[in-house]
Amino acid sequence: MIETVALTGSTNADMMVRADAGAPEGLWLRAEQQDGGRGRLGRQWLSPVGNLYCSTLVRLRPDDPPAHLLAFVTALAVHDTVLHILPGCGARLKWPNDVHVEGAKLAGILLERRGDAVVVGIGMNVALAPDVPGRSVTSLRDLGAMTQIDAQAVVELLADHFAARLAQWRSVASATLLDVWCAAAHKPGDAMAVQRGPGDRIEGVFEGLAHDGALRLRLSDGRIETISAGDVDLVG
Ligand SMILES: O=C(O)CCCC[C@@H]1SC[C@@H]2NC(=O)N[C@@H]21
Repeated sequence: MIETVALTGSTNADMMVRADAGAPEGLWLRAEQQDGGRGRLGRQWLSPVGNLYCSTLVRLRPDDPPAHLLAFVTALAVHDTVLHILPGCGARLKWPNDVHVEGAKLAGILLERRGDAVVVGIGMNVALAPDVPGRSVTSLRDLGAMTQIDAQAVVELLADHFAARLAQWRSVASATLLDVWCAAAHKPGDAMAVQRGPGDRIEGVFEGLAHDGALRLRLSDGRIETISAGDVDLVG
């Protein structure tokens, strides 16, 4: 079920309230606009009318795979949705869970967990690409999607793709899921810079993922850094 509201602060915050009240897995909430949209690493997510802002809920079961892999599951579902709409657009995943087209960000994902509840929040630029200083940003419309492809149409497709990827997460080995993610992402040997925190930026080349999904970065002296949280810029 997909509920839509005109305006809220953050669909992630709203979904956490629903989760605390016992909402079941599979519920979706979409807002036409957010005035307190939350991004990764404490950033704000600009949320004007026209784009997709939605959250869904996953209830962790005792024998589920590791919950942090839901970041990869969600990225794959968003990637599936984008390719469903624009099959030839060349969308790629960027660690851990951004969706880009030719270096421009198209969608972002924010997971928040409390107990057995994981709130999965997705923002996708459908009709417009907000100005984000220092960032290249694109939208489905910029990439050629027809005007019939509005945020409601996108969330309906996304809910189906997410359900399929969630079932895959529960049924295949984690290594297989990460291989599927890697096939849709930047390639080993790609140059990148990773911002691990304020003033902590390192450069290297992508060396694939560790077994838990952490990023492996080969530095110029040959050492491998394994990074669990950060912001990746593809360089060169
Ligand atoms: O920084 C990122 O890349 C993640 C952005 C996630 C934004 C979405 S919009 C819907 C949901 N509600 C929020 O407040 N954030 C997420």
